[in-house]
Amino acid sequence: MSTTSAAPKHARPSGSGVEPILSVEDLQMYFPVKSRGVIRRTIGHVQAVDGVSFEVPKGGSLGLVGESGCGKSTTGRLITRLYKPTGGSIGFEGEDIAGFSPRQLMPLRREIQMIFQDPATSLNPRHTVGQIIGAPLVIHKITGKDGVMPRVKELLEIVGLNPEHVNRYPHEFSGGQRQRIGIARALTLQPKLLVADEPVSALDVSIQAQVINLLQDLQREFDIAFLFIAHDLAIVRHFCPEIAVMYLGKIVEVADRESLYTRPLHPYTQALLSAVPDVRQAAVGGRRERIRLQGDVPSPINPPSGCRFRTRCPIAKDVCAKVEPPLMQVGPRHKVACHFAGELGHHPAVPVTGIDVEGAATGGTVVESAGPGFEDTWLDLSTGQRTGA
Ligand SMILES: Nc1ncnc2c1ncn2[C@@H]1O[C@H](COP(=O)(O)OP(=O)(O)OP(=O)(O)O)[C@@H](O)[C@H]1O
Repeated sequence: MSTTSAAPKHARPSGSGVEPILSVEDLQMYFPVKSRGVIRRTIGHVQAVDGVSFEVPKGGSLGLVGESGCGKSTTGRLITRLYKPTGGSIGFEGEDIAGFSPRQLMPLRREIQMIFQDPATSLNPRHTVGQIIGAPLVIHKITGKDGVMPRVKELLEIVGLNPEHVNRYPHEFSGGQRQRIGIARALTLQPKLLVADEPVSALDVSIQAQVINLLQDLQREFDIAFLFIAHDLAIVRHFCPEIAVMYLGKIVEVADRESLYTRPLHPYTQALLSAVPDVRQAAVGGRRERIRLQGDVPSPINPPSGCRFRTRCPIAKDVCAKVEPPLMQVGPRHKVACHFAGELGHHPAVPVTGIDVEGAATGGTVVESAGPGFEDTWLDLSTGQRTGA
C-alpha cells in the first residue's frame, strides 16, 4: 500500500468530451484495527474503500449511492482530503492531490468544500450565523474585516435566508434552514467542487425537495461540480446525470441516469432499484417486483473473496468466489463489475468477463478494468465483441 504521487494513469477527458474536474483512480482507504492492551498492535484493516475509480466532469455531478457502511462517506472525506488515502490518486484539475501535505492543501481547501448530513452537529452552536459563514473568509484572508459582513449577508440571500438574521444562533433555525446555513458556509470561498454527503437525509421529506432545488440552482448559477452522496437511488435521480453504485468499498456499476434506471446490469443495482417506487409504474397501478437480498453486508475487515457481493447475490457461481470481476465498460457511458452482467431475468450462463473459475481465459477476450472515465469503445454484451459509437 502506498500513496501515489505520480499523475493519474488515465489522465484524459472522459468520453463525454467534457474535461473532468476530478479524476479518481484506484483510491484506497484501509483503516488499521488495533489490538486491546498496552501495546496496541495492528491486527487487521477495515477495507473501507478499495480500488475505486471515477470522474466528475467540470460543472457536472456524479451521484455515489450504496447502503450504510459501503464507504461513501470515506470516499467523500478522501476527496476533500480530510483523510489521506492509503493508495491511489485523486486528480483535481489535473494535479494529483492524494499525497499533498497540509501546507499544499491550504489553497485547495478553497476549491473543494463539503456539505455534511447533519446540520445540527456540523454547525458550532456557540457561534452566530455571521461568524460561521464568515470564518472561511477570515481564515483564508479573502477580505478585510469590513468586507466579511456584506459577503455573509449576500450568501444568506443566495441560499434563501433572511440577511437580517446574521446575528442569530443555529438553534434558532429549523433543520432545513440550518442546512442552508451549511450550504452558505460551503459557498463562502466560491468552490469548484462540492462534496455533498447525504445533504438531505436528516431532513423532513417535504423539505428535501426544496434543498435539492436550491443545490440545483446553485450548480447552474455558479457552475459548481458535485459529488452527491446518498444511500438511496431515488434522491440522486433528479440531481445527477451519472450515478455510481458502491458495495463494500467497491464501485459495482456506474452509468448515465437513463441506462442505470432503465437497464441496470448488476444484481445489486437491480435489488436497490427494486426498492425505489417507480413513478411511471405507480401511475398505471403497477409496482416493480421487490428483490430482497439475503443476509447482512459482510465485514469490510474480512470481505468475501472474488466478488464482494457474491455472498448475497442471487446469481453467483463458483467463478465469483475465485476471481474479482473487473469494472468493465459495456456501453457509451455504462460500466459494470459482474461476471454475469445482464438485464434482470436475462443474466448470461457463462462469464461475460471471459474468465473461468480457475482465473484463465475462456476463449474470448479477457476484459480488464476500465480507467476512471469512459472510453470511445466498449464490450457489447450481446455479441461479446468490442464496439464503438
Ligand atoms: N475512522 C475510521 N476508523 C475505522 N473504520 C472506519 C472509520 N471510518 C469509517 N470506518 C468504517 O469504514 C466502513 C465504511 O464507512 P463509511 O462511513 O465510509 O460508509 P458509508 O457508506 O458512508 O456509511 P454511512 O452511510 O453509514 O455513513 C465502515 O465499515 C465503517 O465502520
